[in-house]
Amino acid sequence: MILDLDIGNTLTKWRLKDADSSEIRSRGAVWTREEWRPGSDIPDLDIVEAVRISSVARRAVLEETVALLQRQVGNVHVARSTPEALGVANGYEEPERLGVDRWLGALAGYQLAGGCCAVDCGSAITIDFVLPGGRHLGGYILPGLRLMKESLKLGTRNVAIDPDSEAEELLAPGRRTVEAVNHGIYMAAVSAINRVYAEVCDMEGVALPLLLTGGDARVVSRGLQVPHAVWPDMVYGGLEACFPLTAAERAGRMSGAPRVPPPVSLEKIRAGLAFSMLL
Ligand SMILES: Nc1ncnc2c1ncn2[C@@H]1O[C@H](COP(=O)(O)OP(=O)(O)OP(=O)(O)O)[C@@H](O)[C@H]1O
Ligand SMILES: CC(C)(CO)[C@@H](O)C(=O)NCCC(=O)O
Ligand SMILES: [K+]
Repeated sequence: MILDLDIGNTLTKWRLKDADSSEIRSRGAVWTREEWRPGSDIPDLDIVEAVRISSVARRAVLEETVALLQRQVGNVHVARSTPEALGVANGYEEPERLGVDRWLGALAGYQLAGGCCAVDCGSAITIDFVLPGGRHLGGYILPGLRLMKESLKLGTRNVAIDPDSEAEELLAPGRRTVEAVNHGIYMAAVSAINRVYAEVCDMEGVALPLLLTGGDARVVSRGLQVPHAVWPDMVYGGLEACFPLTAAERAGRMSGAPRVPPPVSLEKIRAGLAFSMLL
């Protein structure tokens, strides 16, 4: 089995992938911490032959995790943001400072769709751009839905946005505090993504495929007007592309990669942008 770890600031996601069949056997999420208990927090390491890690947590967390895993599994791969990988040129002035989850998402998106706009709706919402040809432009970081909510001290922090709500509902004016807050932050996230996507496509003169991942991807997806695909395993896809271990991975296939709908034309994107500026 291959253990893939996506260590975030708050949550650590893991999945077990069968090295022979390339099937995902199980997955889970636990709070990020310095000490893991294999067998309860993460799977029993006896069945694991290789580990791949993306981590944006504090350095100590990664060091402890790698030390623990290396004692029991020889084969541990830790992803890093680099100036160049898999045909993509990192757009950061200091490439190693780009969050590795963003870098892996951008690599996976590029591998799947050529140029892309890769959006991660997690604790933070990150929006990254890669042009056809592989130039990563950099991106945007804004607070995620939960963080936005927690920063408002209105006694509403424990009432989360129902991930099954319809977008029309979430975009309507709220008539109670909790509704006003939930609809406000939803509007903030969705309109920022719509606007940034249109602005950058306009600026660069190219309509890019749009990909979404992260804990809030599904609900955010419902509010986006432009064609896009949700890919829950996008960061894992970057790990597969950087450290291919199975036959399918070596052939360039990433687990759970969605069918990417063709983007609308640049003319339509520009018309939408011009319209929103008139308002
Ligand atoms: N059990 C949960 N705990 C916390 N957030 C959750 C949970 N389930 C869904 N979410 C939603 O997912 C979002 C976090 O998404 P995700 O798990 O992708 O975070 P992340 O960006 O990987 O976190 P990290 O900061 O740990 O990297 C939150 O805004 C929240 O609305
Ligand atoms: C923005 C987050 C927290 C999103 O997980 C992560 O990618 C990160 O810590 N990045 C480092 C800062 C940067 O990407 O510029
Ligand atoms: K993340």
